[in-house]
Amino acid sequence: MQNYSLTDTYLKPFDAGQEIAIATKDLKVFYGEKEAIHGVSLPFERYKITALIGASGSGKSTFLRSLNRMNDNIEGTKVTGQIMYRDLDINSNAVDVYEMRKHIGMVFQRPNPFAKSIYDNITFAPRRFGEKRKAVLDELVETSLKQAALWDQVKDDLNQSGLSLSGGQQQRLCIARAIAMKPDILLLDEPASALDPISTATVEETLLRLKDDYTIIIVTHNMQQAARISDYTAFFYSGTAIEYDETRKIFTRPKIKATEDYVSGHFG
Ligand SMILES: Nc1ncnc2c1ncn2[C@@H]1O[C@H](COP(=O)(O)OP(=O)(O)OP(=O)(O)O)[C@@H](O)[C@H]1O
Repeated sequence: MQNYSLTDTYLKPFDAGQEIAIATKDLKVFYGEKEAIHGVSLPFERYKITALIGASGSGKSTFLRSLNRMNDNIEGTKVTGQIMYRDLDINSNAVDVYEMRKHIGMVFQRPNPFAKSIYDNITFAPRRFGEKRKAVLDELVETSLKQAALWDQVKDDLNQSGLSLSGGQQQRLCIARAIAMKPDILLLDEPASALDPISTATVEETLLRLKDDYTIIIVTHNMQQAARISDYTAFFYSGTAIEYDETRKIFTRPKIKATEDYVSGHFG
């Protein structure tokens, strides 16, 4: 495989008028001695979908997981630099990570509903954070399932186990569970990679509708998916964000050779 320069980069500058939901500044992630992310500075515009693309091992998931401090759970991992969210550096030790994750939710690659009813999957976290009123919880279940485009299929039996749903429905349940906490930002790590094409299409439609209310950052290996649903794309190469631009530019006239080769299928 050809080696590309890590200094030959293009990161689209944002205008003063664009609202940034979250931004990293010189973010580095270390697994033990190994530096896996080399000082990435990226802003993410509010109410847009940004896709993170790049070959296996380029650091997309590591970067994504850092955004709501999921790497804290991996022993020996150190994250330096800043993650600015509402004028607060959420990478600081002073931040209450559980509170922060109410604002920045995550959906993983494999659908992972709890072995509980659909209703309990969605109300689990809100109840843990103290919400006990049945009417409020009922309303939350209905709106979250509607936003995740699952309500019509499950409304007649909310007591059935989340595990009894199809893979695509389970993933939409996980999205509903994440949005029940009313986060600002939704992080998704290859949410459709374990799904068939029809379920993938419904998840994509769901995400497109959700961006009216949420800022979405999604890791995907699927170039068509990135092109279909994202407004911006960041191309990762060897732990660095090499190019970051509007998706249509990344896919039609990227500025960097490594990006061009990757999106045209010449490497990775
Ligand atoms: N828990 C870990 N411990 C040690 N090294 C890790 C760990 N997780 C990831 N890495 C390393 O960090 C680098 C980036 O990995 P990461 O999983 O973020 O890449 P990726 O682009 O998301 O890959 P993929 O597309 O295969 O999921 C790789 O070299 C990987 O081996």
